Amino acid sequence: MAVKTLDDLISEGVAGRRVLVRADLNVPLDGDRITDDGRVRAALPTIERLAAAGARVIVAAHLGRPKGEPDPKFSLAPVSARLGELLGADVTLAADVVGDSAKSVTGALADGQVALLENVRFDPRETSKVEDERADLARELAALTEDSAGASGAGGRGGAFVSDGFGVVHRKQASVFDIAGVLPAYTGGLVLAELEVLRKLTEEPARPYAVVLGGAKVSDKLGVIANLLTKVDRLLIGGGMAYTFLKAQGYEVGGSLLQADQLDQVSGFLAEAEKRGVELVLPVDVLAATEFAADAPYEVVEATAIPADRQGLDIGPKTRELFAGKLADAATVFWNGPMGVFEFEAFAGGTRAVAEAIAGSDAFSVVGGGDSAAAVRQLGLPEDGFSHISTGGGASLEYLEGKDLPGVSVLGE
Ligand SMILES: Nc1ncnc2c1ncn2[C@@H]1O[C@H](COP(=O)(O)OP(=O)(O)O)[C@@H](O)[C@H]1O
Ligand SMILES: O=C(OP(=O)(O)O)[C@H](O)COP(=O)(O)O
Repeated sequence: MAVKTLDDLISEGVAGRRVLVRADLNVPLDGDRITDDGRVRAALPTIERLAAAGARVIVAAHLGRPKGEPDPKFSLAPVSARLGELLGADVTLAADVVGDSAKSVTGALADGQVALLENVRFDPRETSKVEDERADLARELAALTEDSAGASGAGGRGGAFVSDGFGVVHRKQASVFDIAGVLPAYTGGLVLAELEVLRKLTEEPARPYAVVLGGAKVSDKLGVIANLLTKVDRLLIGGGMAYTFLKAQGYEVGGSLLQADQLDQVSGFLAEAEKRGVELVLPVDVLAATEFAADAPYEVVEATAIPADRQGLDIGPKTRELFAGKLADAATVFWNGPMGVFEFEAFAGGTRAVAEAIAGSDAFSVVGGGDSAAAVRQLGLPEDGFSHISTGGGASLEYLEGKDLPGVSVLGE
């Protein structure tokens, strides 16, 4: 199947058509304040091109992981406001995903206008494992693109779907995957650009090739390690990811993040790394805090001696040096996941040290992930220190692993 792109859609003509764009607008928030708008900015070019060509643009996106029902904490209201500011145009936020509000807001769009649906994950069908349930939601989303005469997408002048949410293409979800079976589907510019850069990491990467993993989505991302061990020379593990490794080695990790059900799997990774001669580098010291708080008292302790009443919130000074040394002469680096709770100044040092080491190396370097990219910008690090800053963490990792990305393969990419 030939892959159709946003360029093809624009050439077909979009004036007056309702086009559904799946974007990844999952930005970090402090209350209702966006702390990094990188993903909103990354979504702009596609939305702007469609609007300029006269499309009636309907944006679908998620925020966080609500439990399949409306939850004001996860409303896209701050994102809608920021999107409007950056576009220099009003962006109406529907109060629901496919309900009365979505129908009326999208029905009222004029050519060149943009509307945002409320968090798609407020509808439990978005993330359902039951295909029929997802397909139901996909059909209802597609119906929002029909014109008043009821024209469907199939005739070419009806609705269309543009997949541009790179950070979420690894999810088999209704607005990412199933929708492409219902509407004529096109690959957006962001997804194309991200894949092009990541392809370079899979085609004979220059060596030594180092991958740095951290962050908090531990169970999601542990899954990629088995495969990465067949591809990389060095695997550096920090952030919330490290404690499951330390525990698997038999050490106490106190109240640190822990994936207790994956200890056997992680022990297997340790053995496999040794067998393959991959350097698997773990923290040797951590900042152990009394609680998860910005002003929590903490002390530097050996990673093998975390007190039971403490939790590791950052890698320690010896680890920062160790990791920097492993990155200094790397020729290719991929980094996903902060080394600590960088949102709290006291625990941002490990993330800063790793970012500086990568930026200071001559490696072809890619940093991926909503929070990792946010950290690079928030810590005031020069963005040009990296070859590429990707909007997707899990999506990039699964691509590097060689895994099928449902939101990409469904487009024929
Ligand atoms: N030791 C730790 N304990 C708890 N949370 C951590 C720790 N280290 C990093 N984090 C958290 O991980 C989050 C980012 O994780 P993740 O979503 O996996 O990364 P990304 O969005 O870059 O893919 C950040 O909010 C950070 O505070
Ligand atoms: O933030 C995201 O992924 P990332 O943290 O791996 O970069 C995406 O928006 C996907 O979100 P999800 O991991 O809740 O499906």
